[in-house]
Amino acid sequence: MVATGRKYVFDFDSTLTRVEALDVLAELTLNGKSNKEEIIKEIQEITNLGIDGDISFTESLERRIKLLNAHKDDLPILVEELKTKISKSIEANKDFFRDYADDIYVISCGFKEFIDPIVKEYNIPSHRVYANTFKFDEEGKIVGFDETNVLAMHNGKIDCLKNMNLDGEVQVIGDGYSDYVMREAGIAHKFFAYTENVHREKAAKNADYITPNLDEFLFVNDLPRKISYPKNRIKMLLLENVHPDAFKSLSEAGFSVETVNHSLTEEELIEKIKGVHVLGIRSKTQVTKNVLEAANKLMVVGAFCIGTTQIDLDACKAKGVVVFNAPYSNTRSVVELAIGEIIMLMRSVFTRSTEIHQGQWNKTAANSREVRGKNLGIVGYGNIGKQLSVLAEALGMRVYYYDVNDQLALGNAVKCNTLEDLLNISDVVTLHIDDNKANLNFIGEREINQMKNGAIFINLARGFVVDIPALANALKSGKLAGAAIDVFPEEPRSNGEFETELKGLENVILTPHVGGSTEEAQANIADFVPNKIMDYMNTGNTVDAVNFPNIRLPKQNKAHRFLHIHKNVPGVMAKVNEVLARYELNITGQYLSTDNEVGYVISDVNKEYNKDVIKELKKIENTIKFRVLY
Ligand SMILES: NC(=O)c1ccc[n+]([C@@H]2O[C@H](COP(=O)([O-])OP(=O)(O)OC[C@H]3O[C@@H](n4cnc5c(N)ncnc54)[C@H](O)[C@@H]3O)[C@@H](O)[C@H]2O)c1
Ligand SMILES: O=C(O)[C@H](O)COP(=O)(O)O
Repeated sequence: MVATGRKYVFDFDSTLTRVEALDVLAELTLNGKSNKEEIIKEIQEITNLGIDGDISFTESLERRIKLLNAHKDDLPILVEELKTKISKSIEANKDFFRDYADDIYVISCGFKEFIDPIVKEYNIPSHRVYANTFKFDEEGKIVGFDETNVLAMHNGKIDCLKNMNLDGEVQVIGDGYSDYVMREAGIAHKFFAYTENVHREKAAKNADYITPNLDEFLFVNDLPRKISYPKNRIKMLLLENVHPDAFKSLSEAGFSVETVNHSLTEEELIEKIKGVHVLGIRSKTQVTKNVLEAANKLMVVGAFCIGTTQIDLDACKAKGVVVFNAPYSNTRSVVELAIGEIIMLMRSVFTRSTEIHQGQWNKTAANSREVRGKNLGIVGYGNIGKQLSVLAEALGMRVYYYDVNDQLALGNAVKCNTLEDLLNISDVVTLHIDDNKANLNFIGEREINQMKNGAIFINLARGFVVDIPALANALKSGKLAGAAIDVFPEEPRSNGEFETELKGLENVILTPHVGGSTEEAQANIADFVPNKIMDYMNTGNTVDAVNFPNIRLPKQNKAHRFLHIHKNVPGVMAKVNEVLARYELNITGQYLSTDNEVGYVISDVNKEYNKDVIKELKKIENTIKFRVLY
């Protein structure tokens, strides 16, 4: 047992549990009744009126009990149900309730009949639970409550706490205004508005502190806790209209997430990045050295797309910032668009369609060809190129590919040894090379001249890889019969006006970088990237990081985890272990992974430790970042 000289007074409903117990009881007793929903709604409204102090609590209780129509036999079922509805961070910090048991009380306007058995499992004995009690009739029906109990009266918590005569500083933790009144009356010293389950404005507005979970409460009181740094203190900034599922999963996991629906300029981002721990972007936002210099807290950049050249990966690494992307989540979407465009261009569909839009009927087979038996040249035979290869073959196309790296041919695809070979032979050339800056103007006048006369050209990769004036000339001269361009050398940061030399050219499909913009792809990305981010934040794992040594260590239950990122120079690891040994920490698991520039070591240690060890580990020469996880 640890003495702090403080007393902690917890509310029960919507604080220790995620729910209001009488609402749950109503669900049980009204099951099967035709007017169930209406009555539950009415009970909830009455509950809220009572909690916010808008009607007297006695009145709220009387009205709800009448509507409930409950029986003694419903209570054990209610208790079992409530046991599954303990607030997440309360459950995670059960040790706090064990270690500080003598200082913890419950004051609730709920009922001892269901509170006692729940909180007993959290080491709070019945004599430290102050709550109402039911009255039953001879058949066991709940017909009322003990009206003499102060907690059945309006603002009864004030008198209850007064009568308890507690020594030392009294801290009240609860979700409602009826908890705050103890502080207002001057009997409690601090009121923490507990918002993990419900945010009640009236309570929050008056609170000394708003605590979104128990981790935060334990953190501000410097009490032992399950996680060293509460998640709500970790700020995440998601730019560029990242799919809302990402916001949902990250905020439900307890992080503080802000979203912006467009990309930011370097100056704007420099301003906004301060204090941000996790930045989420798509292909537009440039994460430059200057941005990183201003990023005083940054730990992770999540690219909610495939490309990562918009991020200075080396500067991130030097700063210990881990970068994740979504390498496969939108692959299929790009491939489907490519297939669609190949067919549309081969049939001159956009030209015919435009004519009709302009009021002209022009039925003709000229410049309209099947794709079956035609040669498709795929440049860049990576994830997208390969999948396109399979689908195009299924349509009866003959597939040729060219890649700077050795790539296994799928199906009957034929490898070309040079780009020129591929360009010479293809009826359709489609680009799927990566966003490496070395690919600037990869397709220019020379390469276009190497293509067949009347060939079709598609770029769904990156805008800067194609010389646009050369492409425009080739389309105007008829060297190329058509093109589909989804990506441009300069793309606007948000939706609005846009100009390109390709505007108005016949049989040219222009799309605003939407190759990966399908609902499915965006939802997949919003699942994949947040999981990577959370895994790193919660366990230190860097599997699939694009710029960092990859480590995966299983989560330890009875251990503390230290994460140490350092410059990869000789001797750092020895120093880390020397410090751990000097402080007599027993290492239960350790994993080091390095690349040329950085070393990343995760150490699990299994006992309470002297906090000075952290200072020493941070002081080790060549340390880039250090973090304690739990
Ligand atoms: N339009 C969109 O919305 C959209 C969506 C997703 C991906 N993309 C872009 O598509 C491209 C391909 O994506 P991926 O997932 O297939 O990438 P990937 O890394 O799996 O494949 C790229 C392939 O290109 C090859 N390559 C690179 N430079 C080359 C060169 N100069 N000559 C020949 N081969 C070269 C690489 O060796 C690799 O095999 C990327 O640029 C990506 O950013 C665009
Ligand atoms: O790199 C990518 O995945 C694509 O270019 C798509 O980028 P976006 O998410 O910005 O549309």
